[in-house]
Amino acid sequence: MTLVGVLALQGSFNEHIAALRRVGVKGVEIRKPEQLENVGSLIIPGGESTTMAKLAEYHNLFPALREFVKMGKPVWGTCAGLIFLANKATGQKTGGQELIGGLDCTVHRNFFGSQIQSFEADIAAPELSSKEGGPETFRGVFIRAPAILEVGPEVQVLADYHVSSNKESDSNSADGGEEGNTTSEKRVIVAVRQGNLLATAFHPELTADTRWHSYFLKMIGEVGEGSSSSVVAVGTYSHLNQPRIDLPIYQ
Ligand SMILES: NC(=O)CC[C@H](N)C(=O)O
Repeated sequence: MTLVGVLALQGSFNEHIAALRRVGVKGVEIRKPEQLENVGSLIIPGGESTTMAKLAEYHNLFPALREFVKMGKPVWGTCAGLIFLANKATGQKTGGQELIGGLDCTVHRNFFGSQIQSFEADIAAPELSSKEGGPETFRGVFIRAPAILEVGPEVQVLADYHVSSNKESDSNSADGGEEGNTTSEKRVIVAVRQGNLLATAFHPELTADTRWHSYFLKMIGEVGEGSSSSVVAVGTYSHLNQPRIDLPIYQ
């Protein structure tokens, strides 16, 4: 059976392990550098990125995590995990936080604001639905969510989100930057792929829709080093046309 590592320092690692189980794959909790040798791919879950960074530092995980990314092993960062993978992050707490890096993008750590600005939205992701089937949109769960402001030439944008103009002016003032344009239309990026790296600003693991997990498993099959190429997403998506199951999903 294919093993996918799930960084289990803090945050929604149990929910990712449950989602992997739903697509027939075993998630392995990773807390120590040497445990990374047992897996060919890794999910870095959402959580509190500064706390996660401090715990990763305490367990001396950063050198091994950077090596894992550099070796071309598939890594998927969700929310705080996206921040970890970014080469550059803005909106950080005073003193900043250590990043793994590797993803050629600039991410705003709390672009959409604090916990009370958390939201859900139906997001279009043509690449996801063309690869995994199911509806053209997926339900994005954004919790104190980051957003990607800039990407490099190798980064493929998989999904973006239209920001209402007042949100943009808030995020600029939060940045201490110039006043936001209250009239301009703006879209921020919320899902990207760069070779062996996948990053999403939302939490698929908190929904019943396993297509992002299946998409990542296909990536493992395509690029994963030392991972089984027979990884195939299983199951159908007929249940997606059912009434949406209320969150949270802990199965
Ligand atoms: N749901 C999340 O992972 C939120 C992450 C949050 N923006 C942080 O940096 O801590």
